[in-house]
Amino acid sequence: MKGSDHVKLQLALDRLSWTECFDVLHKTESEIDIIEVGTGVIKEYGMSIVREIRKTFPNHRILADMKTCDAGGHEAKQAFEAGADIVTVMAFSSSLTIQDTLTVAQDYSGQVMVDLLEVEEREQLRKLVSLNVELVSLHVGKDQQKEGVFNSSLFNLVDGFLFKVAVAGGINEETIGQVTKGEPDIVIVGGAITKALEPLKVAQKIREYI
Ligand SMILES: O=C(CO)[C@H](O)[C@H](O)COP(=O)(O)O
Repeated sequence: MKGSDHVKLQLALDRLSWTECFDVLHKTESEIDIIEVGTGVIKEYGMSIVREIRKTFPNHRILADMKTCDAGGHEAKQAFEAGADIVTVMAFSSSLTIQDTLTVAQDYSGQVMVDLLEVEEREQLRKLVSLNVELVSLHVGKDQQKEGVFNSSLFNLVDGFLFKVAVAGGINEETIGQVTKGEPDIVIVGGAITKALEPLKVAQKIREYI
């Protein structure tokens, strides 16, 4: 795991079996700062896989991509109890859900990443400011990626706000150059690494840019 003063590389484990998750983590752990246990993986294996990743990779930060949109406190507690350091909650959730998630995160000295999937109005970001949200993710969803992956114009949404910003959505070796122009704090990469024949080489190449 790298130090704390650089852009973080978050590896998203999505659409993988239990064994495939651990295989790719063992291959790439030296290049990865944050391990994301993807929503689909969580739906398949629950908190057991978060616990096992915590045990196997004690020095990495773990994000549980809960994509919570209700019962914020309860779901955050589940993930933090299992060993996650960061949980995700959807920006379109009610303020109460986001607030409860933040409160539980504080109890566990954890962090909350608010997922901006499908958010287009800056007004919604002002709501997040009023809730003292610190970390958001600009995210082009899997389905939406059929029409286009992450591009730098998405940074306009958060321009002028003081959030820490993560970026996600089909980022790969070709697009990483323009993604870093927006100076994100966290770059999230899934399929480009996990589905590569040589995941370590791809992770290293992406790391060179960030
Ligand atoms: O949250 C996600 C999907 O909802 C993924 O983690 C994110 O999109 C990164 O994966 P990929 O690089 O394969 O798009």
